[in-house]
Amino acid sequence: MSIAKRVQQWATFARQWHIYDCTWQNPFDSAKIISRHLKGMQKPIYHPMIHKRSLTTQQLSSSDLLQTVPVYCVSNRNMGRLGKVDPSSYSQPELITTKHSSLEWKVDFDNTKLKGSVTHKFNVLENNLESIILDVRDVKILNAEIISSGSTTPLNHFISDPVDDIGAKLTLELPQGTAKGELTVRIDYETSQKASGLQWLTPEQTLGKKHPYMFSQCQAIHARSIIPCQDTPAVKFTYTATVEHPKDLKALMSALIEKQEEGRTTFKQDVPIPAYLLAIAIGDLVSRPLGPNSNVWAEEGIIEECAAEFSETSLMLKTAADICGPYVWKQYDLLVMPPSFPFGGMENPCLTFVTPTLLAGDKSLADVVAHEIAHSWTGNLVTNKNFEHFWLNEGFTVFVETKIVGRMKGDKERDFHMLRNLTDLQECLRTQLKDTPELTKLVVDLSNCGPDDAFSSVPYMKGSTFLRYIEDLMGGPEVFEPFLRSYLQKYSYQSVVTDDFKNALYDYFVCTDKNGKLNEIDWELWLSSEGMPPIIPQFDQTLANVSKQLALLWSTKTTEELASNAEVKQKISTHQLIDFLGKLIECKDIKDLTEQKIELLEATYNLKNTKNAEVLFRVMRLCIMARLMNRMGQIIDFANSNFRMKFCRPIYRDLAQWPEAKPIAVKNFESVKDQMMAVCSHTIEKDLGLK
Ligand SMILES: CC/C=C\C/C=C\C[C@@H](O)/C=C/C=C/C=C\[C@@H](O)CCCC(=O)O
Ligand SMILES: [Zn+2]
Repeated sequence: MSIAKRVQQWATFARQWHIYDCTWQNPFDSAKIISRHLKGMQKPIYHPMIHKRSLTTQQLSSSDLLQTVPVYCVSNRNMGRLGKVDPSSYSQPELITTKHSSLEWKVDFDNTKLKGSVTHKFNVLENNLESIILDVRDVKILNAEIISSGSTTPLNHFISDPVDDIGAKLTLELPQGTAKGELTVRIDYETSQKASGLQWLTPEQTLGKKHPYMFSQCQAIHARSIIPCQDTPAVKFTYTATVEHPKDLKALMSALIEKQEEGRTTFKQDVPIPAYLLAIAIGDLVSRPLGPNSNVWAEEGIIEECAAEFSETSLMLKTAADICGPYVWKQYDLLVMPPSFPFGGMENPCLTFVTPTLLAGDKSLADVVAHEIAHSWTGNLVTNKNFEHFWLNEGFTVFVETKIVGRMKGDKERDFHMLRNLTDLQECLRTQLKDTPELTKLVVDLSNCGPDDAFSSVPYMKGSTFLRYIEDLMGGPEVFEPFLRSYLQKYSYQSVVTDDFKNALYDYFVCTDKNGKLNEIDWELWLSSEGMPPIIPQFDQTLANVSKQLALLWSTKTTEELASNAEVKQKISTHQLIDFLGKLIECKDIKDLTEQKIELLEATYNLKNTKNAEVLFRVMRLCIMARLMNRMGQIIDFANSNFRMKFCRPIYRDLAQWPEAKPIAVKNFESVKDQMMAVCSHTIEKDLGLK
């Protein structure tokens, strides 16, 4: 059969079957790719995002006739789903896995780029693998080659058209007859100035104003903008890195420091990690000790404040190890980030990143550190295989975090922690997720949705509530914690899906479950129903009753009545204040919500000069609810004071619902969006209805 005829046949076949691939640089490759993906496929898969594209003459050099063959291309995410591993990654962990990556980077602050190479040591799982597929986003590939016994073989490579939320696919064509087993590939490349996983700050944007700063945030799928890699948590690898950077600056990574020379630092991470846990930060940083294997890092101007705020870190670490088992990462450091860091904390191994918005002055927000410490087991050792099962990372982590709180502050505080979480979940369902109920399920479908767009408090709060329900059902912490340790041990260094947890639970309890408690768990209900958790466990209500009562008073009484009410003046804790304000925001109808009432609220609870970002955030939302245009300056100042998405997204969403304020919010956003990380500006654009 002629070349042209074969290709034409494939193109027709592909169209009939709705199988499309952006990387049809060469029709023969497409034929091979299709044939591989068709293996074992039962029914055609249809993807609605079809773009029509004509192949260029250059791409079709093998036959003139092919110029007339129209090719429809879409992302190959459906093909990814064929492997049933990860809908957010092009890589094929069922065919090849990364074992170790060796990074060589030059940090170019002038051009805001990382330049250098990555050498991946792969394990090829089947003979005659035709190509290696890696995830990339905006990276420029300069060269790719196989390294074998000291000699190199260049690799033909090409990058597909990018798809908005998952980036592009890098194909490295392997020589014919590539055998299974170890394979080393070096890729020379550089990142783009718009790498979504990096943020570059000018000296003026830092606290010290003298030196630039750069940091990364790879979760969920931004590692691909920093390294061509298998950017899926289904794959775990160790890494080493050599980083060349300005000699006045300190470089830190999610790894142990091996060697520090002038302007050159080497790192080693011996525990296998998924790509989303790769992290780097470079800036004018200093440290203070927090314990025997723990330091806090920050810019000089806030370092003492940070050391005081996070002084309980060592105790939290010890408490977490009592609950979960030995700590394997050797070091636990904290890095207090610039205010543009988009999350409360990120569990980068050996070096948790935390937002400076935790610096409340009274340690009241340090439970985020307990959360990040808990990730050292739940998430970092036992990892969700893809982000559809993100609750296995976050639900377990909140569950352990509340246990740490319980051991350190008592069971009443532990249960109040859970109840506060439920207040926040209620808010999230009412606002952020109101139009996407499918994202309120515990296990979500990410085949047509980027993880950043699916992110919410559901996996955290619903997931931890589910675990607490199971713990209570099975007989409480005495019975459940030994199971938790056995689950963590069993799946350490591995990646899991929900069925792995379910199987582990049944295996562990099957012999002792005389009363058939396991059968009471309605898995379908918990995993696939929408909205609030279907069952709320019996939490101790002592501390929550106070905030509930205050919310009732402030929502139903007039300002005048409240001014003379003794009950509103009772002393409450910072957590009760936060919960009370959160509950007040959730009240449908707040009576007499005026400037006077808000001023009375501020005076009663001394809110005017609060340093606590959680408190200020809620007061700002009340000002928006009260439509106080004269507070707009303060609201915008708060929105610009940090770009932690937990705070700035709801503020922008609220402002978008207030017709007079929306143009002000949009104008402000346009003026500051370049100072935000891509994940933050991208989601706020959607919140404001600009996308
Ligand atoms: C069901 C959701 C599916 C996937 C989402 C996974 C990742 C999304 C991405 O946007 C990254 C999230 C990173 C989170 C890091 C830390 C959080 O624990 C912070 C929580 C919010 C805060 O406190 O600021
Ligand atoms: Zn977390």
